Amino acid sequence: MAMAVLEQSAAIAGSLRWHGQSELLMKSSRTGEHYGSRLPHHTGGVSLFRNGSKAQDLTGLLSLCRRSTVKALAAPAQAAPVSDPVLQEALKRAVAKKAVELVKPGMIVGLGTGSTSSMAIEELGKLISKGKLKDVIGVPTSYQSRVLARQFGVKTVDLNDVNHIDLAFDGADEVEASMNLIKGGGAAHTMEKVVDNMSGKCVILVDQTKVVSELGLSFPLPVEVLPYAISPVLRSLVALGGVPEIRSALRKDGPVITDLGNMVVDVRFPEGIKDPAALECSINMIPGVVENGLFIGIADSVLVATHDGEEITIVELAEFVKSLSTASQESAKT
Ligand SMILES: O=C(CO)[C@H](O)[C@H](O)COP(=O)(O)O
Repeated sequence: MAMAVLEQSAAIAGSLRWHGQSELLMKSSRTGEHYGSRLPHHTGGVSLFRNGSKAQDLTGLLSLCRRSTVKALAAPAQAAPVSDPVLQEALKRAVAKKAVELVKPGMIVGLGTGSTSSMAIEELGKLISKGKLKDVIGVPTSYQSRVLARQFGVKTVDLNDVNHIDLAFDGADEVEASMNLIKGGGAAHTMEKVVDNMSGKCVILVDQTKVVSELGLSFPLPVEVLPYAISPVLRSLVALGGVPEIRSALRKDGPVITDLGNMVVDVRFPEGIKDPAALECSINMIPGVVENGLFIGIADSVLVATHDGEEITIVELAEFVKSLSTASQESAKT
């Protein structure tokens, strides 16, 4: 156990550097400089792990927290990446247009965050301004979606002013075959999870690059953390087998601060996330964690924008996964 912990500590060297046993540094994405705070010796990372007891506690939690969840489907073959940003934008636009077809007059609609959701908010605004949709009210999941809704003429209310949400549309960073997701690339996953979870129907909008065979192999898991508790939370994330990195702002020195005033830690799981439901629960049990970006059993539908050359089509995830496995079987035969 001690060896494993030391290896983990070594693995986080770089973006999150442990100096000896007690110094925690962050790296600025803008300047590449390291900065941060010295942890008192008694709270240094190693003391938490030295006898492995904390790690064992957390492992125990994993089994306690296991809940009934969507069973993992057979892993699909991976979709080809879309390297052309213009094509990727066209895919996002196409799936956004498709999503707003689901909105009916009088609906209360959850407005996700991110570039795909932004396009959907814009498309929703177009339908409203053309008079094709009446009495639609949006519930934003971030400052971004609130501002865009106002800009495109979608009326909004606060979450606490509604007792239900009919439909929510949202993007995702990774989607696997059983519709479990990683979200939080835009640091809005806490509010998104509340809104998506309470909606009668949660529709996730992705382009084909987001569909993966296993969560966490390429996209780190975002975790929103109370700034007060950042050091103990980092140590607990390491104990869970993660490689955490505090997210730095791009056009501001220092960490990203979420719309709720917290920090975001991106956690890599080098072997992937084998049991997303258990991990979601274990991470949320760490005191100081506000919410993590694993969305388990929340999506009711995932619309995938895919392309064959210039032609773009929107299909349900199950159909897309099936087409991937058929394609991979055929290429295996040849
Ligand atoms: O979870 C999110 C924001 O917190 C986004 O939905 C996710 O990052 C996908 O974004 P995009 O549509 O820009 O690819």
